[in-house]
Amino acid sequence: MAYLTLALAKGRTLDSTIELLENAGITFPDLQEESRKLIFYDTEKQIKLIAVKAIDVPTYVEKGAADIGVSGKDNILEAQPEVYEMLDLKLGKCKFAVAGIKGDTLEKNRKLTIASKYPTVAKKHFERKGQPVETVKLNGSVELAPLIGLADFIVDIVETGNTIKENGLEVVEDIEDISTRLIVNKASYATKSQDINSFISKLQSSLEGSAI
Ligand SMILES: Nc1ncnc2c1ncn2[C@@H]1O[C@H](COP(=O)(O)OP(=O)(O)OP(=O)(O)O)[C@@H](O)[C@H]1O
Ligand SMILES: O=P(O)(O)OC[C@H]1O[C@H](OP(=O)(O)OP(=O)(O)O)[C@H](O)[C@@H]1O
Repeated sequence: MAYLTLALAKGRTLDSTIELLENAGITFPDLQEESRKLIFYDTEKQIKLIAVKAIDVPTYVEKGAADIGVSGKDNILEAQPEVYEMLDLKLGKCKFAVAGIKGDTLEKNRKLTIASKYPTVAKKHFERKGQPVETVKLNGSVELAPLIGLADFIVDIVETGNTIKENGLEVVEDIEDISTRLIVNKASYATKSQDINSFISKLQSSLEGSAI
């Protein structure tokens, strides 16, 4: 069996994903959070782990640089990659929402400006409601935008709600729930389906085990 390459983000979902893999009998002995290494191996199970930025997981899997990836649904919805979404790992739970300054309402009679790290998600959400919008792409601290007049509202991830609350914002509508998903390169699934299916069933058992 050739090595399967797994793309994993070294961010907030790393620990819980590693725990899921370990419960599935997949371990990367030298993977420590503080390590600057980017490639790790489970030589027994013949899996190579590449440590990437969360936002890039869909790219690595779509381009075939990784056979499998663990990615937040947010980054999948934004990138719209040509991949198979095989499993909901039920980690990193949060939601996409529209938020604005407390008391502001989503006016219909003018073109709103929406700031987001996810402009494609934002555009699609408002287009579905028949309300095209202008978007401003930001890469973080998105909550600032309505406070300084850069945008009317934001589309962003909400987990606990603390960030919007501490900045005088409030959710005006939910968009959709987000969690971490297992995605697979389409060509890899055709050529390595036995190994990939074996990997997926190990994860499924690990998930069912954690559900108990
Ligand atoms: N509060 C949150 N903020 C951002 N992502 C969250 C949050 N809660 C859960 N997630 C999930 O965790 C995934 C990984 O987030 P992570 O923080 O590792 O990277 P990021 O915030 O997307 O980018 P960066 O590396 O710039 O921090 C996200 O894609 C999302 O699915
Ligand atoms: O509902 P909460 O629990 O407050 O979490 C939501 C916040 O977390 C994320 O920010 P992140 O920490 O990734 O920093 P960023 O703003 O630089 O993306 C997201 O962009 C929100 O700002």
